[in-house]
Amino acid sequence: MFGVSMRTLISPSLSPFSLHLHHLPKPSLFSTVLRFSSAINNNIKSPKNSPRSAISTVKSQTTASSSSSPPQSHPLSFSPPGEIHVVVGPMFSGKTTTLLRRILAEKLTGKKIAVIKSNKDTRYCTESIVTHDGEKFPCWSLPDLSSFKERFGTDEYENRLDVIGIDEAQFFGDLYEFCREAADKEGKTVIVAGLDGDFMRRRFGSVLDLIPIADTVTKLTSRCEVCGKRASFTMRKTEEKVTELIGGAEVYMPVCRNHYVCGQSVLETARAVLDSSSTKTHDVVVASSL
Ligand SMILES: Nc1ncnc2c1ncn2[C@@H]1O[C@H](COP(=O)(O)OP(=O)(O)O)[C@@H](O)[C@H]1O
Ligand SMILES: Cc1cn([C@H]2C[C@H](O)[C@@H](COP(=O)(O)O)O2)c(=O)[nH]c1=O
Ligand SMILES: [Zn+2]
Repeated sequence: MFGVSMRTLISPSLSPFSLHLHHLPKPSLFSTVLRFSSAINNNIKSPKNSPRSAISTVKSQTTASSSSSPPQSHPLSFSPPGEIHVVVGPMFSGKTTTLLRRILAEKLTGKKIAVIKSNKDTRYCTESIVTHDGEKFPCWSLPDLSSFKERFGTDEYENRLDVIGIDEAQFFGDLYEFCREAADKEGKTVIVAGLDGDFMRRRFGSVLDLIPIADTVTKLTSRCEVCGKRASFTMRKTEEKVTELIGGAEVYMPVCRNHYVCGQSVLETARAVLDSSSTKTHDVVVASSL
């Protein structure tokens, strides 16, 4: 990764709860529900006959019975909060390298981690995520994310897994649902790396849909292969027009805005010339066959 610039578009901020509650003149349904929920979670001791003591009782009954049967989740209790961190950028901007660094940092703090990549990407190795510099880390290579929990082991997933890394996120159709469920309901930290845009600078898969539900969003840049300036876009060097086309430096290159725009017009002109010359050739062939 070189010349990488990180721009955090959304940074962790104050809890919206504290902001909203501050302005509420009298207890609202929202603040009441919030108090109930935090009482459940914290098992706060309150005076008898208050709503809190009733909730404490519910909690302690649940806890008491948990020695013989699995704990029942209370309808108002929140799961431990998870997080979603999104890392985007053009090809060769260091997305996989960043994902790897963050995953290893989490592992060093004792967290249980797992990395998933799309099985569509068969470039270097199917069993590992591999950076363009050759760094590797073992991963689950899957067709979709919904099958992960079962493959990983439901008990292991629910009770022991802390952090999930997802590489080549643009290829997963169920990305949004998986990340929302994992962070909101299952308390997982999800680190997502993927292309924000394709070679035409169109949104790619559902990576951008994660922004409203993400805690942080980082856009990385590479270096323009033509002029060496900061590169935010990926240019396809070949004629193929399909959105999904697996490849590396033989097919794609990182470019700056200027060279993306120039390159597109150069490519369009070249295609127009090729098209017209093939039409002429075709005309000649037809004419000569008459
Ligand atoms: N053609 C290239 N242009 C730019 N960087 C390249 C190229 N080929 C290899 N690299 C290397 O790729 C590294 C980034 O790799 P990686 O983390 O896999 O990026 P990404 O996942 O964003 O594609 C850069 O630090 C650079 O050393
Ligand atoms: C721009 C673009 C890329 N792809 C493919 C090419 C690669 O296989 C991956 C991106 O890998 P990286 O880790 O970001 O280097 O996506 C594609 O299918 N379509 C595109 O437009
Ligand atoms: Zn350039």
